[in-house]
Amino acid sequence: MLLQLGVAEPLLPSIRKLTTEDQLLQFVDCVPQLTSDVLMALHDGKTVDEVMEIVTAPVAAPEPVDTTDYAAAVARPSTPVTSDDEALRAILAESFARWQVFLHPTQRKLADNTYNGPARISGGPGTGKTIVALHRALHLAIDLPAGTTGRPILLTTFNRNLAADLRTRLLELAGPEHTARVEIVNIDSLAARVVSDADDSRRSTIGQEAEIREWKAMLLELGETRFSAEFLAAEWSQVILGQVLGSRADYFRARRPGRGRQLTRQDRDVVWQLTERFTKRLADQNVWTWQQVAERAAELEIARADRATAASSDSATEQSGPGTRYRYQHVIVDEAQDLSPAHWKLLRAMVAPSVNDMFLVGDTHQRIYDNVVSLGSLGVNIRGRSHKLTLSYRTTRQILKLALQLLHGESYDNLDDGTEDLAGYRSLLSGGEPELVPHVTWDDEQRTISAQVRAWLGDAQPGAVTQTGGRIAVCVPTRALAADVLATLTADGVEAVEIGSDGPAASAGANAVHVGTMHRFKGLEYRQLIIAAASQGYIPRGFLDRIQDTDPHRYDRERKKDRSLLFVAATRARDALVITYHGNASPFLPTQL
Ligand SMILES: Nc1ncnc2c1ncn2[C@@H]1O[C@H](COP(=O)(O)OP(=O)(O)OP(=O)(O)O)[C@@H](O)[C@H]1O
Repeated sequence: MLLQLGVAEPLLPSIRKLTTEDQLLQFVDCVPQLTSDVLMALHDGKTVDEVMEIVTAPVAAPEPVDTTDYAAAVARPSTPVTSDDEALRAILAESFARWQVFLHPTQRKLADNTYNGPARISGGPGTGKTIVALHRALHLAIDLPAGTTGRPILLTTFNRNLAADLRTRLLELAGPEHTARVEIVNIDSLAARVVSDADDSRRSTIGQEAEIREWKAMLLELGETRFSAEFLAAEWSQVILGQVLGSRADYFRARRPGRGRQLTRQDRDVVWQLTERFTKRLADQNVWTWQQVAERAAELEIARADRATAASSDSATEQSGPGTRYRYQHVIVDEAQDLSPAHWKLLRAMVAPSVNDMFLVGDTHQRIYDNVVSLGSLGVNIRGRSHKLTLSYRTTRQILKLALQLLHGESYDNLDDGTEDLAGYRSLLSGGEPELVPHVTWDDEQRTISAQVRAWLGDAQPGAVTQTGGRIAVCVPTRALAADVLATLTADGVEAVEIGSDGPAASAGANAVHVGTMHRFKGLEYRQLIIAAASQGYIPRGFLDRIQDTDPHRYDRERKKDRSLLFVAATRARDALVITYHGNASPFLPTQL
């Protein structure tokens, strides 16, 4: 059976000797790829028939193979035979364009499937979710009827630099003609565009920090101490705006999943009045929050969807212009774990419920914002259409093992009232062990960081940078620490740039070292990465200790976010990961690596 599945015959005696998972993992590092894929899929619990269908059949040569016909061999999906770890790593490292041609059969199937409604792909970091989303966009673009104009496919993600990156990669994969059919925009810009298309009001938007400051100022003025600014901001955004509750009566009836602290009817009355006052306060200053923009956009699109539904049952009005049609035919979402309920309402209203309407990829273990959602209750029904990717193409097994330890003891949702885990998550790449380096002071630590970066830069390795990100990066918990590291590296003669909200400066050289706070590392990848100041007091943030007793639910939530931030940071590293700290180590880190 193994031979029929494509396992290389000379390996059979060695395969018979494998009795543990560790042995298997070592073995698959140095065998032909098809043999490795077959063994891993069987180990995953797939049946022989399934392995034949999803692993072997897609790469099987239809005709008998002429082993001297090299031209034909080049045209076939390749099965590189590697003699050692280095060679395998070199293949994966140097040909990052490989994914453009050789999707894993599992990835290919998910990208090209026909789904009878919204579909969701989960999977640990580096399993190719973004790659699958890009192939999905191409697949749907190819399937559009000839002569289609405009941009009927939406590809959206959480932040601006990731949207820019998706655009670059889709162009490489799909070419300008197909890319022209795809709208690529981050979710908040999309919401802002919908609102500015419809409204004349030109309010400016404020971020979360400014919002909390406003709440604090208002509570101080009112002498109100029953609720904290943070509690009210979260209640407003997650419950009132999140569920688009339009009246006090709706709020009285609302479920408040995940909000912890119980609220009596009287409490709710107070909270409602405070949020009304707050909304007015912002309006008077001619500002609003991103959450309000998303909510307004959702309202506008829901009204448009209603017009579209009415128009489709009345063919006379169907001709009456773009405002009576759904905005998109297909919606694809990357980083789905971080979208808010209002975002989902907006997206749901932008596409008619139909075959292949929505395709979502994301990993709830990487959620670093507050948005816990239940997609079913927001009209996005993914039940029966959820699939998981388990093979990491980015991270070595050694890094992956450490990353999984960081999540120990926490549980995660599946975006839909159920739970999710990373069972089966694995990597075929093997490399050095991650390092954990203690220091007494931040100054000492910076010296280590600079020395490590210079050692890496001095390596004679081929200089390829990763496709999304760069070669070397230093990731820190706060902007002040980032400024320190930038100054130290620059003083030591290293070209270093900060990762801003649009990513690293475009003018930076290919070998520039990227420095940024952990939030900026979402979706990026680096060959060598340092996570610095992984100390108690930074990860999790020190102020959490103060709310542990007074607001235990918020404490748990914030701590979980910080844990995910560290997980996201650790899984950006491809070949090498060094974690440094001063004082006491973060409690999320294992005591020994
Ligand atoms: N089939 C493949 N063959 C080779 N490389 C691949 C393949 N699929 C993905 N990759 C590579 O693996 C890396 C991770 O892929 P991608 O960014 O899509 O993962 P992801 O699941 O979205 O990760 P994250 O959740 O951490 O953002 C990328 O460098 C990508 O090019």
